[in-house]
Amino acid sequence: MDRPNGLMAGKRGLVMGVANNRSIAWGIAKALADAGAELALTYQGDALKKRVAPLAEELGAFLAGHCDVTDETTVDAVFAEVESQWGGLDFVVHAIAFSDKDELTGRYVETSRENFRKTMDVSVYSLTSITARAEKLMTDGGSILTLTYYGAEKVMPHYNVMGVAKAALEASVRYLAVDLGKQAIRVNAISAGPIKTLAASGIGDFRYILKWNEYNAPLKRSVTIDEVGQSALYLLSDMSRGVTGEVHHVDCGYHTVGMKAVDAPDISVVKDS
Ligand SMILES: NC(=O)c1ccc[n+]([C@@H]2O[C@H](COP(=O)([O-])OP(=O)(O)OC[C@H]3O[C@@H](n4cnc5c(N)ncnc54)[C@H](O)[C@@H]3O)[C@@H](O)[C@H]2O)c1
Repeated sequence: MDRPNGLMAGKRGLVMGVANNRSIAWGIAKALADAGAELALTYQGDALKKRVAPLAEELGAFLAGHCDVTDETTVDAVFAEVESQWGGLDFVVHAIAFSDKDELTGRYVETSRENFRKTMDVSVYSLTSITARAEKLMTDGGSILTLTYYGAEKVMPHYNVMGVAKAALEASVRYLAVDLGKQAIRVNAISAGPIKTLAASGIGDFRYILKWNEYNAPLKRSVTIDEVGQSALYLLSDMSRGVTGEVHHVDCGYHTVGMKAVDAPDISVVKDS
């Protein structure tokens, strides 16, 4: 594959959260590989391995194994594999979240204890558990990046417990940035605008949310996984070496807007087909 700018030449990193070629993690992995990084990818279970293996091959990446973040033995195995292949690590992408889709609709107040725990475990604690392992391999500094959403800051329809989880994730970014700063390990987040992915399809009325963003974001469109990938490249490379604890919005500017644009049409909920 062509390596146009070599910004990441000599850097090795683990990308966690590719499910298919629509995943945000895939957009990030492509941008990193294009910039000359060596990559390792994880997958969640055999069903996704079938999709992730050819994608890894496309980028010349190796598969670091199955990872279910609720099973710490799988997380340990992935980091052991990375250590045995590379001996060290320069960056990690954490693009992992989960909540029961039955609770990503209707009222937040009806969130069950079980799904609250599961959502927090998979979508929030996993960043801390992965960072703790990455720290040991980042002997020469490093950069860790996670993915969040504006629903952490403002109430979004149906985002519910995932919004609460993303708020906790963004707070984790700040605490981890302080813990790891002395070792020149940086921890940041990209707050991406809505993108149609497997995870997003679980959110109620997602097409409506996407349309609303397209009509009302300053750039009058929604963001792509390739654009998130380019911004991730900045945060994972030495270009951002003075940046940590940051939540960077890559959302076509939607977070700056206070109300519906006067020229945006009034739209009603469009049901997913
Ligand atoms: N799509 C959007 O609109 C959007 C916007 C902002 C932020 N995000 C965030 O981006 C990240 C990536 O999501 P995506 O939209 O690319 O969807 P996706 O479905 O492509 O990726 C989600 C990934 O999470 C992984 N995952 C879920 N539970 C896991 C577990 N227990 N152990 C290990 N991995 C697990 C899945 O295997 C999958 O690879 C998520 O954190 C999501 O919240 C998405």
